[in-house]
Amino acid sequence: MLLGCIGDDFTGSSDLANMLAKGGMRVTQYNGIPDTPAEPHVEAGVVALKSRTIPAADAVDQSLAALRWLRAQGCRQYLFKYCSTFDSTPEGNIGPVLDALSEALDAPRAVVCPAFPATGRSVYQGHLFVFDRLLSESGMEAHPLTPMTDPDIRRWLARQSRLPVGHVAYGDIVEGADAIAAALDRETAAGARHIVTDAVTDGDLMETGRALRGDALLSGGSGIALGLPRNFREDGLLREGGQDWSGAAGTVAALCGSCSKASREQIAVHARDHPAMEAAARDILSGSLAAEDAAAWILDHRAEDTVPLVYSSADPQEVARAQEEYGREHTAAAIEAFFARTATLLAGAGLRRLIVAGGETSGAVVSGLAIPAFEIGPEIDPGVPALKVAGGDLAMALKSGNFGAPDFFAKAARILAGQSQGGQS
Ligand SMILES: Nc1ncnc2c1ncn2[C@@H]1O[C@H](COP(=O)(O)OP(=O)(O)OP(=O)(O)O)[C@@H](O)[C@H]1O
Ligand SMILES: O=C(O)[C@@H](O)C(=O)CO
Repeated sequence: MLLGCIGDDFTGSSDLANMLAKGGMRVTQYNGIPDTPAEPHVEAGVVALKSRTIPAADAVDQSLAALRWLRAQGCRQYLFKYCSTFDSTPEGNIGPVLDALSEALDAPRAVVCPAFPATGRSVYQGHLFVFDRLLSESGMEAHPLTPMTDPDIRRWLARQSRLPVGHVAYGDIVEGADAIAAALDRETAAGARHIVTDAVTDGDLMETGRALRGDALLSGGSGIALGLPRNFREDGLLREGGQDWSGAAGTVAALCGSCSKASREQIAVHARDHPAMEAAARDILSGSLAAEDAAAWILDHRAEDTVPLVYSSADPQEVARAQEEYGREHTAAAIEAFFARTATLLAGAGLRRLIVAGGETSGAVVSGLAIPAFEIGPEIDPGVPALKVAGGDLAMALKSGNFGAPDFFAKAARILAGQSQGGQS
């Protein structure tokens, strides 16, 4: 294994796996830390954790354990993947995990770059934008678990980290790899250990990737991985040829626990042509709607060209009301458990394709299904690949809240079946 990655959630890990697979690396996503060695063909291994919103000390322990396994696979470089919207609380996990990984690897520095231009995330003068809005005005300020109220990544990270934070601004980035390398060295010499790097375009990320060739530890959204396959290829380390992947036809379902803007639009678009059932938070929490009901409803609505969708997704006011009444963590845990159990029941009933929206929701579903690893298939939309359970016959898509085109659910169903984008579901 050449590149060892640690992802702080399952959808984000599949986003990174997608980026590396598109770059020509043979990638496997491990859901949790494997207890056996990686298969010899794996060039990039992504260990997916569900650590984004857990207490920082636990996130550090899990990330260090993932690092130990990756080091045992002989990796040359390590990447910590978090969200392209830097999802974390001020006392959150990115800083402590980055501190711990830097110290464990004795890394003189780690870049911090959440930019992912294909999905509108750019970093300019240390500030994170989602398309033309600052992060804190993008809708992320109302996220149910990690409200992002400060767009200055340097300031947000400094609140979480024990180590000094530096910055390489766009003026250096735009000059290309040599200038970026020089600026990183300058910041490192000035004592910075975590260095936020600006990036607006894929070209910026390719150049940054080139400048990071010799760095032991990198961190960011999946965009920071854009230039890495080329480094390994130029060093003659990749076995070219891509990975084998085949889709799965048969029963399909979509589950959405994401309250993000994009998911809400996708639900509305999907409901025009497909059966869609709302699983309201109050019904789940009061016990009046059980996973058994949702699974039965999906199975009742099986039909050709149909992708039944069960969703819990509400606007920020409704989310706030549910959290006030039942508590933030209890609400999230109950809804996630509901989707995990629904997926388990469906899998028992012969489900072949499963589309899940929402990072936390996906983590709960994948854990509930006890899926050890995924093979990576074609891209559905930027940041979302088709996945196949390693050694199994279930095809899945794990969609981050704000990713995907408006017709994502139907499109994903087609691609998971191995069809081209224009075919029927
Ligand atoms: N109606 C609701 N009220 C309160 N919380 C809800 C409601 N519906 C869903 N949730 C919870 O909100 C959280 C949404 O997080 P999740 O990570 O699944 O989606 P997301 O934040 O849109 O995705 P991502 O993390 O990929 O950006 C989950 O814990 C889910 O259980
Ligand atoms: O980076 C992103 O935006 C995604 O891969 C993700 O992590 C959202 O959960």
